[in-house]
Amino acid sequence: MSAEKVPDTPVEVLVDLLTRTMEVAKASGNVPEELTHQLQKALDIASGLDDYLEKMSSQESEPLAELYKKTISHDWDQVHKEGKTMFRLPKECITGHVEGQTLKMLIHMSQAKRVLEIGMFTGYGALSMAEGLPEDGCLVACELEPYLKDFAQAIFDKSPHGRKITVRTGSAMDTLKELAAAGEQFDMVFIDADKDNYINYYNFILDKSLLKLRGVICVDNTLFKAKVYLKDTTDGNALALRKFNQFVRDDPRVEQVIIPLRDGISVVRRVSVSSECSRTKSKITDDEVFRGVKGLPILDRMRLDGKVAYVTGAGQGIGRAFAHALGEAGAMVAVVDLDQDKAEAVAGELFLKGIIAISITADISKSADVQRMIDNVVSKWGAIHVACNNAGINMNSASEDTSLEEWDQTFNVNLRGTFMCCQAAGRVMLKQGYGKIINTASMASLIVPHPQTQLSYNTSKAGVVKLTQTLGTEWIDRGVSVNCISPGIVDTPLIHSESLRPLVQRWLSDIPAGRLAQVTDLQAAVVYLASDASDYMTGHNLVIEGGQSLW
Ligand SMILES: C[S@@+](CC[C@H](N)C(=O)[O-])C[C@H]1O[C@@H](n2cnc3c(N)ncnc32)[C@H](O)[C@@H]1O
Repeated sequence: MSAEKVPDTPVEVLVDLLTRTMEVAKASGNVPEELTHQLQKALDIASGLDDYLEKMSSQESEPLAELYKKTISHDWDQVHKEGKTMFRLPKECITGHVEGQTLKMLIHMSQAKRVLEIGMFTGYGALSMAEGLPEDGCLVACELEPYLKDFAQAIFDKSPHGRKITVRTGSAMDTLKELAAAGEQFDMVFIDADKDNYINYYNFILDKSLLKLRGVICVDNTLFKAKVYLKDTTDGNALALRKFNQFVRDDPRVEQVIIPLRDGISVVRRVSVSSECSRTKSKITDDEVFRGVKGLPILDRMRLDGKVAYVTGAGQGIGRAFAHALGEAGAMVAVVDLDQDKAEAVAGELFLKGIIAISITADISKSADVQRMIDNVVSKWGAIHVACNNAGINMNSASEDTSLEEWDQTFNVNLRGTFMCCQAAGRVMLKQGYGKIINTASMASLIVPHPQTQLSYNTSKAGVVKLTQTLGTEWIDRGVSVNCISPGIVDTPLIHSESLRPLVQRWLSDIPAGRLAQVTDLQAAVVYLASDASDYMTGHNLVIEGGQSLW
Protein backbone atom coordinates (compact mmCIF):
# COMPACT_ATOMS: atom_id res chain seq x y z
CA MET A 1 0.00 0.00 0.00
CA SER A 2 1.39 3.44 -0.87
CA ALA A 3 2.08 5.86 1.99
CA GLU A 4 -0.77 8.27 1.23
CA LYS A 5 -3.41 5.62 0.59
CA VAL A 6 -6.24 5.65 3.12
CA PRO A 7 -7.02 2.10 4.28
CA ASP A 8 -10.41 1.26 2.86
CA THR A 9 -11.16 -2.34 3.82
CA PRO A 10 -10.62 -4.45 6.97
CA VAL A 11 -7.56 -6.05 5.34
CA GLU A 12 -6.10 -2.69 4.37
CA VAL A 13 -6.68 -1.46 7.94
CA LEU A 14 -4.84 -4.55 9.22
CA VAL A 15 -1.94 -3.95 6.85
CA ASP A 16 -1.78 -0.34 7.97
CA LEU A 17 -1.75 -1.32 11.66
CA LEU A 18 0.82 -4.09 11.19
CA THR A 19 3.08 -1.79 9.15
CA ARG A 20 3.01 0.79 11.92
CA THR A 21 3.57 -1.85 14.59
CA MET A 22 6.56 -3.11 12.63
CA GLU A 23 7.97 0.40 12.47
CA VAL A 24 7.56 0.78 16.24
CA ALA A 25 9.11 -2.64 16.83
CA LYS A 26 12.09 -1.87 14.64
CA ALA A 27 12.58 1.59 16.15
CA SER A 28 12.43 0.35 19.75
CA GLY A 29 15.48 -1.88 19.24
CA ASN A 30 14.68 -4.26 22.10
CA VAL A 31 11.79 -6.25 20.62
CA PRO A 32 12.59 -9.99 20.55
CA GLU A 33 13.55 -11.21 17.08
CA GLU A 34 10.89 -13.90 17.23
CA LEU A 35 8.18 -11.24 17.69
CA THR A 36 9.46 -9.17 14.73
CA HIS A 37 9.58 -12.34 12.67
CA GLN A 38 5.97 -13.24 13.51
CA LEU A 39 4.87 -9.67 12.88
CA GLN A 40 6.52 -9.72 9.45
CA LYS A 41 4.74 -12.97 8.66
CA ALA A 42 1.37 -11.51 9.68
CA LEU A 43 2.11 -8.46 7.55
CA ASP A 44 3.06 -10.61 4.55
CA ILE A 45 -0.16 -12.60 4.88
CA ALA A 46 -2.35 -9.52 5.15
CA SER A 47 -0.58 -7.42 2.53
CA GLY A 48 -0.34 -10.24 -0.02
CA LEU A 49 -4.01 -11.15 -0.02
CA ASP A 50 -5.52 -8.46 -2.27
CA ASP A 51 -2.65 -8.71 -4.75
CA TYR A 52 -3.03 -12.46 -4.96
CA LEU A 53 -6.81 -12.22 -5.44
CA GLU A 54 -6.22 -9.69 -8.24
CA LYS A 55 -3.68 -11.92 -9.95
CA MET A 56 -5.64 -15.14 -9.65
CA SER A 57 -9.03 -13.73 -10.71
CA SER A 58 -9.84 -13.68 -14.43
CA GLN A 59 -8.43 -10.61 -16.11
CA GLU A 60 -10.74 -7.67 -16.59
CA SER A 61 -11.86 -6.76 -20.13
CA GLU A 62 -10.18 -3.87 -21.96
CA PRO A 63 -13.10 -1.46 -21.45
CA LEU A 64 -13.11 -2.25 -17.72
CA ALA A 65 -9.35 -1.73 -17.49
CA GLU A 66 -9.73 1.59 -19.29
CA LEU A 67 -12.60 2.61 -17.03
CA TYR A 68 -10.52 1.83 -13.96
CA LYS A 69 -7.53 3.78 -15.23
CA LYS A 70 -9.63 6.75 -16.26
CA THR A 71 -11.40 6.81 -12.86
CA ILE A 72 -8.22 6.56 -10.80
CA SER A 73 -6.37 9.23 -12.77
CA HIS A 74 -9.29 11.68 -12.89
CA ASP A 75 -9.04 14.83 -10.77
CA TRP A 76 -12.27 14.49 -8.83
CA ASP A 77 -11.42 17.42 -6.51
CA GLN A 78 -11.06 19.72 -9.49
CA VAL A 79 -14.30 18.44 -11.04
CA HIS A 80 -16.09 19.21 -7.80
CA LYS A 81 -14.46 22.63 -7.47
CA GLU A 82 -15.67 23.46 -10.96
CA GLY A 83 -19.20 22.64 -9.79
CA LYS A 84 -19.56 19.69 -12.15
CA THR A 85 -20.48 17.32 -9.31
CA MET A 86 -22.63 18.11 -6.28
CA PHE A 87 -20.36 16.12 -3.98
CA ARG A 88 -16.64 15.50 -3.80
CA LEU A 89 -16.29 11.95 -5.06
CA PRO A 90 -13.41 9.87 -3.74
CA LYS A 91 -11.88 7.66 -6.43
CA GLU A 92 -11.83 4.80 -3.89
CA CYS A 93 -15.61 4.60 -4.51
CA ILE A 94 -14.88 2.32 -7.46
CA THR A 95 -15.65 -1.38 -6.93
CA GLY A 96 -12.58 -2.56 -8.87
CA HIS A 97 -11.36 -5.77 -10.40
CA VAL A 98 -11.99 -8.54 -7.85
CA GLU A 99 -15.35 -7.21 -6.66
CA GLY A 100 -16.38 -6.62 -10.27
CA GLN A 101 -15.54 -10.23 -11.15
CA THR A 102 -17.45 -11.39 -8.05
CA LEU A 103 -20.55 -9.47 -9.10
CA LYS A 104 -20.26 -10.85 -12.62
CA MET A 105 -19.98 -14.37 -11.18
CA LEU A 106 -23.05 -13.83 -8.99
CA ILE A 107 -24.97 -12.73 -12.07
CA HIS A 108 -23.99 -15.97 -13.82
CA MET A 109 -24.80 -18.11 -10.79
CA SER A 110 -28.20 -16.57 -10.19
CA GLN A 111 -28.90 -16.52 -13.95
CA ALA A 112 -30.04 -12.94 -13.53
CA LYS A 113 -31.40 -11.15 -16.58
CA ARG A 114 -32.49 -7.87 -15.05
CA VAL A 115 -30.24 -6.01 -12.63
CA LEU A 116 -30.66 -2.80 -10.67
CA GLU A 117 -27.66 -0.91 -9.34
CA ILE A 118 -28.12 1.84 -6.77
CA GLY A 119 -25.04 4.07 -6.89
CA MET A 120 -23.12 3.68 -10.14
CA PHE A 121 -20.17 6.07 -9.78
CA THR A 122 -18.12 5.67 -13.00
CA GLY A 123 -19.81 2.40 -13.93
CA TYR A 124 -17.15 -0.21 -13.12
CA GLY A 125 -19.59 -2.46 -11.23
CA ALA A 126 -22.32 -1.79 -13.80
CA LEU A 127 -20.15 -2.85 -16.74
CA SER A 128 -18.77 -5.88 -14.85
CA MET A 129 -22.31 -7.07 -14.17
CA ALA A 130 -23.44 -6.29 -17.74
CA GLU A 131 -20.64 -8.55 -18.99
CA GLY A 132 -22.22 -11.41 -17.01
CA LEU A 133 -25.72 -10.80 -18.36
CA PRO A 134 -27.12 -12.71 -21.34
CA GLU A 135 -27.57 -10.93 -24.69
CA ASP A 136 -31.10 -9.83 -23.81
CA GLY A 137 -30.23 -8.89 -20.22
CA CYS A 138 -30.51 -5.34 -18.94
CA LEU A 139 -29.14 -3.27 -16.10
CA VAL A 140 -30.61 -0.05 -14.74
CA ALA A 141 -28.00 2.03 -12.91
CA CYS A 142 -29.16 4.80 -10.55
CA GLU A 143 -26.74 7.68 -10.09
CA LEU A 144 -27.20 11.06 -8.43
CA GLU A 145 -24.56 12.90 -10.45
CA PRO A 146 -25.34 13.58 -14.14
CA TYR A 147 -21.60 14.16 -14.71
CA LEU A 148 -20.95 10.48 -14.02
CA LYS A 149 -23.46 9.35 -16.63
CA ASP A 150 -21.46 11.05 -19.40
CA PHE A 151 -18.17 9.84 -17.92
CA ALA A 152 -19.34 6.21 -17.88
CA GLN A 153 -21.26 6.29 -21.15
CA ALA A 154 -18.12 7.08 -23.16
CA ILE A 155 -16.66 3.73 -22.05
CA PHE A 156 -19.94 1.78 -22.12
CA ASP A 157 -20.08 2.69 -25.81
CA LYS A 158 -16.75 0.92 -26.36
CA SER A 159 -18.01 -2.36 -24.87
CA PRO A 160 -20.35 -4.82 -26.61
CA HIS A 161 -22.12 -5.08 -23.24
CA GLY A 162 -22.60 -1.35 -22.72
CA ARG A 163 -25.92 -1.33 -24.59
CA LYS A 164 -27.43 -3.45 -21.81
CA ILE A 165 -26.97 -0.54 -19.36
CA THR A 166 -29.46 2.31 -18.87
CA VAL A 167 -28.34 5.08 -16.51
CA ARG A 168 -31.03 6.96 -14.57
CA THR A 169 -29.73 10.13 -12.95
CA GLY A 170 -31.19 11.87 -9.89
CA SER A 171 -32.04 10.63 -6.42
CA ALA A 172 -32.05 6.82 -6.37
CA MET A 173 -35.17 6.77 -4.20
CA ASP A 174 -37.07 8.80 -6.83
CA THR A 175 -35.91 6.37 -9.51
CA LEU A 176 -36.98 3.39 -7.38
CA LYS A 177 -40.45 4.93 -7.03
CA GLU A 178 -40.69 5.41 -10.79
CA LEU A 179 -39.53 1.83 -11.45
CA ALA A 180 -42.05 0.42 -8.95
CA ALA A 181 -44.86 2.50 -10.46
CA ALA A 182 -43.97 1.11 -13.88
CA GLY A 183 -44.14 -2.47 -12.50
CA GLU A 184 -40.45 -3.14 -13.11
CA GLN A 185 -38.82 -6.11 -11.35
CA PHE A 186 -35.24 -7.28 -11.01
CA ASP A 187 -33.41 -10.57 -10.44
CA MET A 188 -30.53 -8.88 -8.67
CA VAL A 189 -30.14 -5.51 -6.94
CA PHE A 190 -26.74 -4.10 -6.01
CA ILE A 191 -26.94 -1.41 -3.32
CA ASP A 192 -23.84 0.79 -3.27
CA ALA A 193 -24.87 4.43 -2.66
CA ASP A 194 -25.45 6.66 0.40
CA LYS A 195 -25.04 4.41 3.43
CA ASP A 196 -27.67 6.06 5.65
CA ASN A 197 -30.30 5.27 3.03
CA TYR A 198 -29.45 1.55 2.75
CA ILE A 199 -32.35 0.49 5.02
CA ASN A 200 -34.77 2.67 3.03
CA TYR A 201 -33.64 1.23 -0.30
CA TYR A 202 -33.77 -2.29 1.07
CA ASN A 203 -37.26 -1.94 2.54
CA PHE A 204 -38.60 -0.22 -0.55
CA ILE A 205 -37.22 -2.97 -2.79
CA LEU A 206 -38.87 -5.72 -0.72
CA ASP A 207 -42.11 -3.89 0.09
CA LYS A 208 -42.77 -2.79 -3.49
CA SER A 209 -41.74 -6.14 -5.01
CA LEU A 210 -38.94 -4.61 -7.07
CA LEU A 211 -37.10 -7.87 -6.38
CA LYS A 212 -38.37 -10.94 -8.21
CA LEU A 213 -39.53 -13.99 -6.26
CA ARG A 214 -36.13 -15.71 -6.30
CA GLY A 215 -34.04 -12.58 -6.63
CA VAL A 216 -30.93 -11.59 -4.69
CA ILE A 217 -29.88 -8.28 -3.11
CA CYS A 218 -26.13 -7.60 -2.87
CA VAL A 219 -24.99 -4.81 -0.63
CA ASP A 220 -21.54 -3.24 -0.69
CA ASN A 221 -19.36 -2.02 2.20
CA THR A 222 -21.21 -3.93 4.90
CA LEU A 223 -17.98 -4.45 6.85
CA PHE A 224 -17.12 -0.76 6.47
CA LYS A 225 -13.38 -0.91 7.19
CA ALA A 226 -14.14 -3.21 10.18
CA LYS A 227 -15.83 -0.33 11.95
CA VAL A 228 -19.18 -2.14 12.01
CA TYR A 229 -17.81 -4.48 14.68
CA LEU A 230 -15.28 -2.27 16.46
CA LYS A 231 -16.55 -0.99 19.80
CA ASP A 232 -15.17 2.56 19.58
CA THR A 233 -16.89 3.40 16.27
CA THR A 234 -18.33 6.90 15.97
CA ASP A 235 -18.32 7.20 12.16
CA GLY A 236 -21.89 7.94 10.94
CA ASN A 237 -21.67 5.68 7.88
CA ALA A 238 -20.28 2.79 9.93
CA LEU A 239 -23.07 3.15 12.48
CA ALA A 240 -25.65 3.23 9.67
CA LEU A 241 -24.19 0.01 8.26
CA ARG A 242 -24.06 -1.66 11.67
CA LYS A 243 -27.76 -0.87 12.05
CA PHE A 244 -28.44 -2.10 8.52
CA ASN A 245 -26.64 -5.43 9.07
CA GLN A 246 -28.57 -6.05 12.28
CA PHE A 247 -31.86 -5.08 10.63
CA VAL A 248 -31.36 -7.55 7.78
CA ARG A 249 -30.13 -10.22 10.19
CA ASP A 250 -33.39 -9.89 12.17
CA ASP A 251 -35.66 -9.59 9.14
CA PRO A 252 -37.67 -12.84 8.88
CA ARG A 253 -38.37 -12.16 5.20
CA VAL A 254 -34.79 -12.91 4.19
CA GLU A 255 -31.58 -14.88 4.72
CA GLN A 256 -28.23 -13.14 4.50
CA VAL A 257 -24.53 -13.82 4.56
CA ILE A 258 -21.72 -11.30 4.60
CA ILE A 259 -18.81 -12.23 2.33
CA PRO A 260 -15.58 -10.74 3.69
CA LEU A 261 -14.40 -9.65 0.27
CA ARG A 262 -12.84 -6.17 0.04
CA ASP A 263 -15.07 -3.99 2.25
CA GLY A 264 -17.70 -6.72 2.71
CA ILE A 265 -20.54 -7.74 0.40
CA SER A 266 -23.83 -8.91 1.89
CA VAL A 267 -25.80 -11.37 -0.18
CA VAL A 268 -29.47 -11.40 0.77
CA ARG A 269 -32.27 -13.56 -0.55
CA ARG A 270 -35.96 -13.70 0.20
CA VAL A 271 -36.93 -16.87 2.09
CA SER A 272 -39.46 -19.27 0.57
CA VAL A 273 -43.00 -18.11 0.02
CA SER A 274 -44.39 -20.78 2.35
CA SER A 275 -42.36 -19.71 5.38
CA GLU A 276 -43.24 -16.13 4.59
CA CYS A 277 -46.97 -16.91 4.54
CA SER A 278 -46.91 -18.86 7.79
CA ARG A 279 -45.03 -15.93 9.36
CA THR A 280 -47.41 -13.25 8.14
CA LYS A 281 -50.50 -15.47 8.55
CA SER A 282 -51.81 -13.70 5.45
CA LYS A 283 -55.19 -14.67 4.07
CA ILE A 284 -54.12 -16.91 1.26
CA THR A 285 -55.29 -20.16 -0.34
CA ASP A 286 -52.36 -22.32 0.67
CA ASP A 287 -52.46 -24.93 -2.11
CA GLU A 288 -50.27 -26.17 -4.97
CA VAL A 289 -51.23 -23.21 -7.12
CA PHE A 290 -49.88 -20.89 -4.43
CA ARG A 291 -46.84 -22.91 -3.36
CA GLY A 292 -46.13 -24.54 -6.72
CA VAL A 293 -46.26 -28.30 -7.31
CA LYS A 294 -43.50 -29.80 -5.12
CA GLY A 295 -42.78 -26.19 -4.12
CA LEU A 296 -41.48 -25.40 -7.61
CA PRO A 297 -42.29 -22.30 -9.67
CA ILE A 298 -43.60 -23.16 -13.11
CA LEU A 299 -40.36 -22.81 -15.08
CA ASP A 300 -38.54 -25.07 -12.61
CA ARG A 301 -41.24 -27.70 -13.12
CA MET A 302 -40.00 -27.98 -16.68
CA ARG A 303 -36.43 -28.72 -15.67
CA LEU A 304 -35.12 -32.19 -16.50
CA ASP A 305 -32.24 -32.45 -14.04
CA GLY A 306 -31.17 -36.06 -13.52
CA LYS A 307 -33.41 -37.35 -16.34
CA VAL A 308 -32.06 -39.71 -18.98
CA ALA A 309 -33.08 -38.99 -22.56
CA TYR A 310 -32.28 -40.28 -26.02
CA VAL A 311 -33.01 -38.58 -29.32
CA THR A 312 -32.95 -40.46 -32.62
CA GLY A 313 -32.01 -38.61 -35.79
CA ALA A 314 -30.11 -36.22 -33.52
CA GLY A 315 -27.12 -35.76 -35.84
CA GLN A 316 -28.72 -32.72 -37.49
CA GLY A 317 -31.80 -30.55 -37.89
CA ILE A 318 -34.74 -31.03 -35.55
CA GLY A 319 -33.15 -33.93 -33.64
CA ARG A 320 -30.01 -31.92 -32.94
CA ALA A 321 -32.15 -29.02 -31.67
CA PHE A 322 -34.12 -31.46 -29.46
CA ALA A 323 -30.91 -32.93 -28.03
CA HIS A 324 -29.59 -29.46 -27.16
CA ALA A 325 -32.92 -28.42 -25.65
CA LEU A 326 -33.25 -31.51 -23.45
CA GLY A 327 -29.63 -31.17 -22.34
CA GLU A 328 -29.99 -27.46 -21.59
CA ALA A 329 -33.01 -28.33 -19.45
CA GLY A 330 -30.79 -30.67 -17.40
CA ALA A 331 -31.13 -34.13 -18.97
CA MET A 332 -28.33 -36.53 -19.87
CA VAL A 333 -28.66 -37.13 -23.59
CA ALA A 334 -27.85 -40.07 -25.84
CA VAL A 335 -27.43 -38.65 -29.33
CA VAL A 336 -28.53 -41.36 -31.76
CA ASP A 337 -27.97 -41.21 -35.51
CA LEU A 338 -27.37 -43.41 -38.49
CA ASP A 339 -24.27 -41.38 -39.22
CA GLN A 340 -21.61 -41.95 -36.56
CA ASP A 341 -19.66 -38.76 -37.31
CA LYS A 342 -22.74 -36.60 -36.99
CA ALA A 343 -23.83 -38.28 -33.74
CA GLU A 344 -20.35 -37.80 -32.28
CA ALA A 345 -20.21 -34.18 -33.40
CA VAL A 346 -23.50 -33.31 -31.69
CA ALA A 347 -22.54 -35.21 -28.52
CA GLY A 348 -19.33 -33.15 -28.61
CA GLU A 349 -21.34 -29.92 -28.83
CA LEU A 350 -23.40 -30.93 -25.82
CA PHE A 351 -20.29 -31.87 -23.89
CA LEU A 352 -18.83 -28.41 -24.58
CA LYS A 353 -21.93 -26.90 -22.99
CA GLY A 354 -21.44 -29.01 -19.85
CA ILE A 355 -24.18 -31.51 -20.78
CA ILE A 356 -23.57 -35.20 -20.11
CA ALA A 357 -23.92 -36.91 -23.48
CA ILE A 358 -23.02 -40.06 -25.37
CA SER A 359 -23.32 -40.87 -29.06
CA ILE A 360 -24.89 -44.05 -30.41
CA THR A 361 -24.89 -45.14 -34.03
CA ALA A 362 -28.10 -46.97 -34.92
CA ASP A 363 -30.43 -47.59 -37.85
CA ILE A 364 -33.86 -47.47 -36.23
CA SER A 365 -35.42 -49.45 -39.08
CA LYS A 366 -33.49 -52.48 -37.74
CA SER A 367 -34.90 -54.11 -34.63
CA ALA A 368 -31.48 -55.28 -33.42
CA ASP A 369 -30.14 -51.71 -33.62
CA VAL A 370 -33.13 -50.36 -31.73
CA GLN A 371 -32.69 -52.90 -28.93
CA ARG A 372 -28.94 -52.21 -28.79
CA MET A 373 -29.63 -48.48 -28.50
CA ILE A 374 -32.05 -49.02 -25.60
CA ASP A 375 -29.66 -51.47 -23.88
CA ASN A 376 -26.77 -49.03 -24.29
CA VAL A 377 -28.64 -46.21 -22.63
CA VAL A 378 -29.91 -48.38 -19.78
CA SER A 379 -26.51 -49.96 -19.12
CA LYS A 380 -24.87 -46.52 -19.15
CA TRP A 381 -27.38 -44.58 -17.04
CA GLY A 382 -29.68 -47.22 -15.52
CA ALA A 383 -32.97 -45.81 -16.87
CA ILE A 384 -34.74 -44.08 -19.73
CA HIS A 385 -37.03 -41.23 -18.76
CA VAL A 386 -37.39 -39.46 -22.09
CA ALA A 387 -37.55 -41.22 -25.47
CA CYS A 388 -37.48 -38.83 -28.36
CA ASN A 389 -38.24 -40.82 -31.52
CA ASN A 390 -37.44 -38.31 -34.17
CA ALA A 391 -35.62 -40.09 -37.00
CA GLY A 392 -37.50 -40.05 -40.29
CA ILE A 393 -37.09 -39.84 -44.05
CA ASN A 394 -38.96 -38.05 -46.82
CA MET A 395 -39.14 -39.09 -50.48
CA ASN A 396 -41.16 -37.47 -53.21
CA SER A 397 -42.96 -39.06 -56.14
CA ALA A 398 -46.31 -38.78 -57.91
CA SER A 399 -48.62 -41.32 -56.25
CA GLU A 400 -49.24 -43.22 -59.48
CA ASP A 401 -45.47 -43.71 -59.71
CA THR A 402 -44.68 -44.40 -56.05
CA SER A 403 -42.73 -47.62 -55.93
CA LEU A 404 -43.17 -50.27 -53.29
CA GLU A 405 -39.50 -49.76 -52.42
CA GLU A 406 -40.15 -46.11 -51.62
CA TRP A 407 -43.30 -46.98 -49.67
CA ASP A 408 -41.54 -49.73 -47.68
CA GLN A 409 -38.42 -47.70 -47.03
CA THR A 410 -40.46 -44.74 -45.77
CA PHE A 411 -42.69 -46.89 -43.58
CA ASN A 412 -39.75 -48.94 -42.30
CA VAL A 413 -38.15 -45.84 -40.83
CA ASN A 414 -41.04 -43.47 -40.14
CA LEU A 415 -43.68 -45.84 -38.79
CA ARG A 416 -42.26 -49.32 -38.19
CA GLY A 417 -39.02 -47.83 -36.81
CA THR A 418 -40.89 -45.39 -34.56
CA PHE A 419 -43.08 -48.25 -33.34
CA MET A 420 -40.03 -50.39 -32.52
CA CYS A 421 -38.45 -47.50 -30.58
CA CYS A 422 -41.70 -46.82 -28.71
CA GLN A 423 -42.08 -50.50 -27.84
CA ALA A 424 -38.49 -51.04 -26.70
CA ALA A 425 -38.35 -47.80 -24.69
CA GLY A 426 -41.91 -48.38 -23.46
CA ARG A 427 -40.98 -51.78 -21.98
CA VAL A 428 -38.25 -50.11 -19.89
CA MET A 429 -40.53 -47.24 -18.92
CA LEU A 430 -43.48 -49.42 -17.93
CA LYS A 431 -41.16 -51.32 -15.58
CA GLN A 432 -39.99 -48.01 -14.13
CA GLY A 433 -43.58 -46.77 -13.85
CA TYR A 434 -42.42 -43.54 -15.47
CA GLY A 435 -41.65 -42.33 -18.96
CA LYS A 436 -42.17 -39.64 -21.56
CA ILE A 437 -42.24 -40.70 -25.19
CA ILE A 438 -42.20 -37.94 -27.78
CA ASN A 439 -42.50 -38.89 -31.43
CA THR A 440 -41.86 -36.56 -34.33
CA ALA A 441 -44.88 -36.65 -36.63
CA SER A 442 -45.54 -33.89 -39.16
CA MET A 443 -48.10 -31.30 -40.21
CA ALA A 444 -48.50 -33.69 -43.13
CA SER A 445 -50.42 -35.95 -40.74
CA LEU A 446 -53.22 -33.34 -40.83
CA ILE A 447 -53.12 -31.68 -44.22
CA VAL A 448 -51.72 -32.64 -47.58
CA PRO A 449 -48.82 -30.25 -48.08
CA HIS A 450 -48.49 -29.14 -51.67
CA PRO A 451 -47.34 -28.81 -54.39
CA GLN A 452 -44.80 -31.53 -53.54
CA THR A 453 -46.06 -35.09 -53.87
CA GLN A 454 -45.16 -37.33 -50.93
CA LEU A 455 -47.84 -39.95 -50.46
CA SER A 456 -45.79 -42.43 -48.45
CA TYR A 457 -44.41 -39.69 -46.16
CA ASN A 458 -47.84 -38.17 -45.46
CA THR A 459 -49.41 -41.56 -44.81
CA SER A 460 -46.57 -42.75 -42.58
CA LYS A 461 -46.77 -39.58 -40.49
CA ALA A 462 -50.55 -39.96 -40.11
CA GLY A 463 -49.69 -43.43 -38.83
CA VAL A 464 -47.27 -41.93 -36.29
CA VAL A 465 -50.13 -39.84 -34.89
CA LYS A 466 -52.41 -42.87 -34.54
CA LEU A 467 -49.55 -44.88 -33.01
CA THR A 468 -49.05 -42.04 -30.52
CA GLN A 469 -52.75 -41.83 -29.65
CA THR A 470 -53.07 -45.57 -29.16
CA LEU A 471 -49.95 -45.99 -27.01
CA GLY A 472 -50.71 -42.74 -25.22
CA THR A 473 -54.05 -44.02 -23.98
CA GLU A 474 -52.86 -47.59 -23.34
CA TRP A 475 -49.88 -46.70 -21.11
CA ILE A 476 -50.80 -43.47 -19.35
CA ASP A 477 -52.28 -45.16 -16.27
CA ARG A 478 -48.93 -46.93 -15.83
CA GLY A 479 -46.99 -43.68 -15.78
CA VAL A 480 -45.94 -43.52 -19.44
CA SER A 481 -47.20 -40.69 -21.59
CA VAL A 482 -46.85 -40.73 -25.37
CA ASN A 483 -47.22 -37.55 -27.40
CA CYS A 484 -46.04 -36.29 -30.74
CA ILE A 485 -44.89 -33.01 -32.22
CA SER A 486 -45.95 -32.06 -35.74
CA PRO A 487 -43.67 -29.45 -37.21
CA GLY A 488 -44.61 -27.43 -40.27
CA ILE A 489 -42.07 -26.84 -43.00
CA VAL A 490 -38.69 -26.41 -41.38
CA ASP A 491 -36.02 -24.11 -42.77
CA THR A 492 -33.02 -26.29 -43.65
CA PRO A 493 -30.12 -25.56 -46.00
CA LEU A 494 -31.61 -28.13 -48.39
CA ILE A 495 -34.72 -26.13 -49.22
CA HIS A 496 -32.67 -23.13 -50.32
CA SER A 497 -31.43 -25.06 -53.34
CA GLU A 498 -32.18 -23.72 -56.82
CA SER A 499 -34.78 -26.39 -57.54
CA LEU A 500 -36.69 -25.95 -54.27
CA ARG A 501 -36.66 -22.14 -54.17
CA PRO A 502 -39.92 -21.77 -56.18
CA LEU A 503 -41.61 -24.20 -53.75
CA VAL A 504 -40.54 -22.09 -50.79
CA GLN A 505 -42.33 -19.06 -52.28
CA ARG A 506 -45.44 -21.15 -52.68
CA TRP A 507 -45.25 -22.48 -49.10
CA LEU A 508 -44.74 -19.02 -47.67
CA SER A 509 -48.00 -17.84 -49.16
CA ASP A 510 -49.70 -20.74 -47.30
CA ILE A 511 -48.24 -19.87 -43.87
CA PRO A 512 -50.07 -17.29 -41.74
CA ALA A 513 -46.85 -16.67 -39.75
CA GLY A 514 -45.20 -15.57 -43.02
CA ARG A 515 -42.05 -17.61 -42.50
CA LEU A 516 -40.81 -21.18 -42.33
CA ALA A 517 -40.25 -22.89 -38.98
CA GLN A 518 -36.80 -22.74 -37.43
CA VAL A 519 -35.71 -25.80 -35.47
CA THR A 520 -35.48 -23.55 -32.42
CA ASP A 521 -39.25 -22.94 -32.70
CA LEU A 522 -39.74 -26.57 -31.67
CA GLN A 523 -37.39 -26.77 -28.69
CA ALA A 524 -39.69 -25.56 -25.90
CA ALA A 525 -42.34 -28.08 -26.93
CA VAL A 526 -40.04 -31.08 -26.53
CA VAL A 527 -38.90 -29.85 -23.10
CA TYR A 528 -42.50 -29.34 -21.99
CA LEU A 529 -43.54 -32.81 -23.17
CA ALA A 530 -40.46 -34.34 -21.53
CA SER A 531 -41.16 -32.64 -18.22
CA ASP A 532 -43.49 -33.41 -15.33
CA ALA A 533 -45.40 -30.24 -16.18
CA SER A 534 -47.10 -32.14 -19.03
CA ASP A 535 -48.08 -35.19 -16.93
CA TYR A 536 -51.78 -34.96 -17.86
CA MET A 537 -51.09 -34.76 -21.57
CA THR A 538 -51.04 -37.97 -23.58
CA GLY A 539 -51.84 -39.09 -27.10
CA HIS A 540 -51.58 -35.45 -28.14
CA ASN A 541 -50.39 -34.15 -31.48
CA LEU A 542 -48.73 -30.80 -30.75
CA VAL A 543 -48.80 -28.95 -34.05
CA ILE A 544 -46.22 -26.18 -34.57
CA GLU A 545 -46.64 -24.87 -38.11
CA GLY A 546 -47.16 -21.11 -37.94
CA GLY A 547 -50.87 -21.68 -38.59
CA GLN A 548 -50.36 -23.42 -41.93
CA SER A 549 -52.75 -26.29 -41.26
CA LEU A 550 -55.57 -23.82 -40.55
CA TRP A 551 -55.58 -22.10 -43.96
C1 LIG B 1 -19.57 3.81 -3.76
S1 LIG B 1 -19.99 4.70 -5.15
C2 LIG B 1 -20.62 3.45 -6.23
C3 LIG B 1 -19.55 2.62 -6.85
C4 LIG B 1 -20.04 1.85 -7.99
N1 LIG B 1 -21.08 0.91 -7.62
C5 LIG B 1 -18.94 1.11 -8.72
O1 LIG B 1 -19.17 -0.01 -9.17
O2 LIG B 1 -17.85 1.64 -8.90
C6 LIG B 1 -21.47 5.51 -4.63
C7 LIG B 1 -22.20 6.28 -5.72
O3 LIG B 1 -23.51 6.52 -5.25
C8 LIG B 1 -23.94 7.78 -5.71
N2 LIG B 1 -25.01 8.25 -4.81
C9 LIG B 1 -24.92 8.70 -3.55
N3 LIG B 1 -26.10 9.04 -3.08
C10 LIG B 1 -27.00 8.79 -4.04
C11 LIG B 1 -28.40 8.94 -4.16
N4 LIG B 1 -29.13 9.39 -3.15
N5 LIG B 1 -28.98 8.58 -5.31
C12 LIG B 1 -28.26 8.09 -6.33
N6 LIG B 1 -26.93 7.93 -6.29
C13 LIG B 1 -26.29 8.29 -5.15
C14 LIG B 1 -22.70 8.63 -5.62
O4 LIG B 1 -22.79 9.76 -6.48
C15 LIG B 1 -21.61 7.65 -6.03
O5 LIG B 1 -21.34 7.76 -7.40
